[in-house]
Amino acid sequence: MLDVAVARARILEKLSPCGLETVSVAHACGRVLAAPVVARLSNPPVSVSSMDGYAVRIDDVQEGATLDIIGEAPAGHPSSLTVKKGQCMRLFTGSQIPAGADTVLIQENMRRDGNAVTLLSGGKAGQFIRKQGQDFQKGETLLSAGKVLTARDIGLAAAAGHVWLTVSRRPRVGILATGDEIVLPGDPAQPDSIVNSGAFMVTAFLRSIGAEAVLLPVARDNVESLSTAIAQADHLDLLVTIGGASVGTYDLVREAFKPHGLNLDFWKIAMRPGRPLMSGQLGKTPMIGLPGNPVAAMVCSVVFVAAAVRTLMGLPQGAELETETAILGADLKENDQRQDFLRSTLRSQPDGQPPIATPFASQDSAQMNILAQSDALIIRAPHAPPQKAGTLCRILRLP
Ligand SMILES: Nc1nc2c(c(=O)[nH]1)N[C@H]1C(S)=C(S)[C@@H](COP(=O)(O)OP(=O)(O)OC[C@H]3O[C@@H](n4cnc5c(N)ncnc54)[C@H](O)[C@@H]3O)O[C@H]1N2
Ligand code: MOO
Repeated sequence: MLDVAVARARILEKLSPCGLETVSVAHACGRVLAAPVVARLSNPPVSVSSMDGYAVRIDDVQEGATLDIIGEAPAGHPSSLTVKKGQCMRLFTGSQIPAGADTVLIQENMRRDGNAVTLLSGGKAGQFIRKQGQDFQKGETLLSAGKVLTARDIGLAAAAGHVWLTVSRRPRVGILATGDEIVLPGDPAQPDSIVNSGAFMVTAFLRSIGAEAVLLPVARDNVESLSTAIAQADHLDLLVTIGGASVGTYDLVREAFKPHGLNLDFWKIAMRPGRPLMSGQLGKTPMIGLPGNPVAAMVCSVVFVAAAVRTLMGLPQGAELETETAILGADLKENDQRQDFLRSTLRSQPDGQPPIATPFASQDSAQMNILAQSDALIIRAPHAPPQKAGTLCRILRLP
């Protein structure tokens, strides 16, 4: 059975980013930037006042001095007049600083009398002026390719004059659940029906990380139904199946996909939950076959499918998982040959100490309630010796 990191590397090495598209800046949040954002203008484009008040010359600033008001320049309405000795101009927050002026005095420190103001205090040269280009200059590179865009980045790109951004295309991922017992939530159910929680969960998760994830119709446990379902794969960047991966008589995914060009790279890995994981190519489309047990399907999605989706989005991923240190909250027995991913709660601790990770007593891979209550997976190496509560362990936080 394949090691988890080797399986991850084998999945990732066959994938390449699925292309670029141009989207409006308003719709680019969460997308992966594919070309640098270079400022098309400076911010602020001209020097502006940061307060409501008067533009003055510092040489005239002296408590008790009186200055003539030569005009008013609201924001967006610059004045062509020049402020000369003994003069000032009425300004507001965001107003362009008129020629001749080098300082702004706030109106609270002045007394207006018709067309003149008396200064009630002094001031510092250059105060309350936002200099041209103080935030950024035209031509400056503001955002680098490969960045996942935040709402703040959208604001920055918009401020820099960008209407459109080039981003990685969202990978189209089809999620195909299989099984005669599988029904949709709310469907008329037989006593032994199982609701398609696996596909709903995996679809929701992959959407949350940026994929265009599509829930495909459920395929039944026969070669005809599975073969029909495969027709969808042509339009996908990645096909994810759920169930039918194991060794039972009705676990038919491999058999049904073979005549349609399935090139299986591996099947079965040393992982719990997730042993019957499959990876390969269906014609030109990469395929990952998840185990039917929904907890195993989700854990494998977190460990493998998310990395595949991110690679398709142009975010390079390594073979190793990004884990954290935690303190074990319960004794653990010796592990067998499969790398274990134990559903656990996390309790944070004061003073920067690692959180305490306590595994649930039941680790059955069909228990959705425990999965939903879990904060993280404790990762145990194959053949790890028994481990005592209070010692350090590695965890992977659950999304
Ligand atoms: N003799 C062996 N039996 C099993 C082995 C094995 O190595 N030898 N492996 C076990 C492991 S580990 C897993 S995991 C499961 C995976 O089997 P399949 O991928 O073939 O999955 P199914 O048999 O189709 O279903 C398993 C289980 O999960 C339920 N299921 C399936 N799809 C969904 C879904 N979309 N949403 C919710 N639940 C789903 C299904 O009803 C079954 O109860 O095999 C073990 N057996
Ligand atoms: O993947 Mo299975 O759920 O290991 O039990």
